[in-house]
Amino acid sequence: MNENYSGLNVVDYVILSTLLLISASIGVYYRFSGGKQRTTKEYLLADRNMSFIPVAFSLMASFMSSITLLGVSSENYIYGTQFVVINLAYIIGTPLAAYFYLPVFYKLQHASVYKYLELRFGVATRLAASVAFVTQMILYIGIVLYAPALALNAVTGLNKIASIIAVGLVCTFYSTIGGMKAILITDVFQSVLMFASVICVCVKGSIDAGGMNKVWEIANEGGRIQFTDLRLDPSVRHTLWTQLIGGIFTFTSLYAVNQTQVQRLLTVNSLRKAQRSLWLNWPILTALSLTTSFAGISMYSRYANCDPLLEKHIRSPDQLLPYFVVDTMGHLPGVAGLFIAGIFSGSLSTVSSALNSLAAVTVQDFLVPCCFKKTSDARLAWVTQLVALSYGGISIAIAFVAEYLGGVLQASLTIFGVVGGPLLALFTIGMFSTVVEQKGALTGLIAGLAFSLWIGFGGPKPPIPRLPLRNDGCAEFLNATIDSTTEQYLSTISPSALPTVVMPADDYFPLYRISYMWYAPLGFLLTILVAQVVSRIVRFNVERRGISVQKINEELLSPMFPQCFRTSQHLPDPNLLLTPRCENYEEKQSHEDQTVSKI
Ligand SMILES: O=C(O)CCCC[C@@H]1SC[C@@H]2NC(=O)N[C@@H]21
Repeated sequence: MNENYSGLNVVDYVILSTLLLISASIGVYYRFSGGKQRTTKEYLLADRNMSFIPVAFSLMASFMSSITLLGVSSENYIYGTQFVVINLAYIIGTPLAAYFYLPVFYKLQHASVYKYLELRFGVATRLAASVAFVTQMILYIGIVLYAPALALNAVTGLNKIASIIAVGLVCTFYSTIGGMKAILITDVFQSVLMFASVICVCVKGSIDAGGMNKVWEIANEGGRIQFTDLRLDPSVRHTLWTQLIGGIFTFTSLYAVNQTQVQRLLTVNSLRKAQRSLWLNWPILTALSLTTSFAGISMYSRYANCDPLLEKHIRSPDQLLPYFVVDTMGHLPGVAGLFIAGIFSGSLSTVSSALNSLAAVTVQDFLVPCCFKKTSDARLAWVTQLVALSYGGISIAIAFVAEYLGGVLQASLTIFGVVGGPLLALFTIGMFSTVVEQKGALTGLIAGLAFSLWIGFGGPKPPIPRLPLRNDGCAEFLNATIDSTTEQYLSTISPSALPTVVMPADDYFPLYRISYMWYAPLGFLLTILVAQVVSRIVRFNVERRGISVQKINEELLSPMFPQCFRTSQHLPDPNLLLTPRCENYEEKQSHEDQTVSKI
């Protein structure tokens, strides 16, 4: 540890306060400009007149948080670069989201994606899916708030409780008062800070190592450079297959059918612009992911012979990035502050987006149907803000109980996979099957969720084999004398948190050995299988009794679902109300103004 580093100083705190102040001010600005957040259309969908560029940034920032910055850098350091291949899956997933799923939601134009499920599979399925989404997002934002607070506290001394409360309160404040417009604009500004903080690490790491080539060379010598592990063994944590196949399911569940992202895509006024946002999201997301991965191997190039985990200077891999910053740049005034601002930005952008989408789902799926059917839109906008505020409080509370996490990256991808796989399956069978009906869909969802929750959170799980770490070069590398301030930070450090094998891998229950990257595909497949089987049984019984089969509105099917697979019985159902086909918001504005309760 840098012996000149004596904790955060005034400049660092000024930089951090500036970030929080600017974010809060953007919220205040949107509170008092435009329509002043008096309608649900403005509050949840930014009046549907956003440009596709901030939406693209926001798509990236909503699911790339401090977890990516801390977790992806340490992933590359500890396990190597195989993880990076997931970004290739994301480019395959982009057209799937843009052309297979998005057109259906775009036609529907409802603030909650789960309205689709009600139209296709009934109210019970809609509610079950909404509950799964709310649970998934609350757990996720708990990690997003807690993880950076823990890592930064251990390394920089930043107060854990203060950072959870500061980030939690500020994003609750600006998302509650400024609505979707404030969230989209702050996301752009916060994305820039996220880039700035990892670029600093890459530049410093490369300069110290003697160039980017040297970083690569050292990482290669340490066995960190690996992109094509072709093993088919499903228990291997990251292979080309887990990253490509698992990555496609993860991306599609997040970007094609997740409320947070679909809601963003509805803030532009045409389907074409929404598709453009999705395409632009990919290079932004990949650039941040690759830069963060390179930051990971840059750190490795510094500690290849003297690892701070082995030396017990830090106790978890997620602390590597802040440790590197403090160690190499801690003496430069403001650098730690700028870095923490980048990490906080990752949390602010994700939590604010999540709060708004949770409010949308809660109001549209639960409160409107039960208690606010006849409420005016202005009042509903007010209720939605109260709900967003409440979720802010809940997320801060969850952050305090998110003690047991494991690696933050794997923890959040596990949550995404376990809930996202079955939810993606539900939308997929809705849009690409004319066979599945209500009972089958609901049973499939419950079975898929139960199965993936079981394999995802059941245990014991075998320890994860990691690449070798070395500390034989510490004598010449580190000053063994730790000054008193540093000692204060290290006093809580326990023995290495890295896993040790407690029993042979084969002795673990086979399903618990499966790589977490397979949870989404497995949950997806099981949901579809159960839904198909149950629906066919139901259908058989119904037809046997001479009752006609329920018809499906063609507008609920994906435009990419080939006509030849649509059976002739499934003709448009005039009883199901959908907004008219429209590419342009203006064309349908008058219609929507009359259907206040739909958004
Ligand atoms: O950052 C988060 O809040 C959650 C983790 C998201 C990880 C995904 S994996 C593909 C993409 N590339 C990254 O580097 N991170 C995201």
